[in-house]
Amino acid sequence: MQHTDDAAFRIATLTAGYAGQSVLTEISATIPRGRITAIVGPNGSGKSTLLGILAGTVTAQSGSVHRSTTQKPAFVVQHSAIPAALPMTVREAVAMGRWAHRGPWRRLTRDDREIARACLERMGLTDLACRRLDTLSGGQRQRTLLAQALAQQSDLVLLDEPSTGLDAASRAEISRALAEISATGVTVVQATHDMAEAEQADHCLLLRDGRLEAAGHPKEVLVRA
Ligand SMILES: Nc1ncnc2c1ncn2[C@@H]1O[C@H](COP(=O)(O)OP(=O)(O)OP(=O)(O)O)[C@@H](O)[C@H]1O
Repeated sequence: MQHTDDAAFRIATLTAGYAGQSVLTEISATIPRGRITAIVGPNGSGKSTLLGILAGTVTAQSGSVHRSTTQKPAFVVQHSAIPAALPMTVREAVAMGRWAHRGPWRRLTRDDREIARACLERMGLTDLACRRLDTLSGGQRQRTLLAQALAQQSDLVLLDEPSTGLDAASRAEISRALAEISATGVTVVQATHDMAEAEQADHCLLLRDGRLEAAGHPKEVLVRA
């Protein structure tokens, strides 16, 4: 049965890329369910592309990807990818997480609003709820994106470099939040350049030039990074 599988993903000889050009080459890897996995590697090694495969936004050219999580993944893109002047409040941005369940044109229910409120609180954003995104610090914006992902209540959360550009205090907050999410049984996968963050993960994949160079416990993998 699917939900007894201890792997969230089983990837076998995956080759993938863009417009006929391969970025990932013959990757075989397992991503554990209900744990935190860090994807590390130099710039351009294919971390975001692999996240795209897990999110379903990039398609395999060959090989296979088997996913045992059942819900639409919550994907936290790099916060620098969010337009700075988006005319939206923190509360509205977090409530958008419920669109995965309602669609953007349907009214949110009382339950949706309560879930969004709880996620704001969980990420320490209640006092900032009425602030526009373009008035936030990088750390506050990243917490907002994470709260939006939490509001989706997915069993799979994917994050592209959530700590990049943040100070030590904000990085620690994001790290604590990911540990909390994972403790509730959610599978968390993050691409990261932050070796301290990767060390905290349960599992680690090291990419180099689109190939999987090492996989396993961060202590064993990161010495090769
Ligand atoms: N949408 C795209 N179309 C075409 N090529 C792309 C696209 N996205 C990424 N690439 C290319 O794929 C390769 C791997 O990029 P990817 O973003 O997956 O690496 P990364 O390890 O996440 O890099 P970084 O650490 O710089 O974010 C790069 O050569 C990049 O130029």
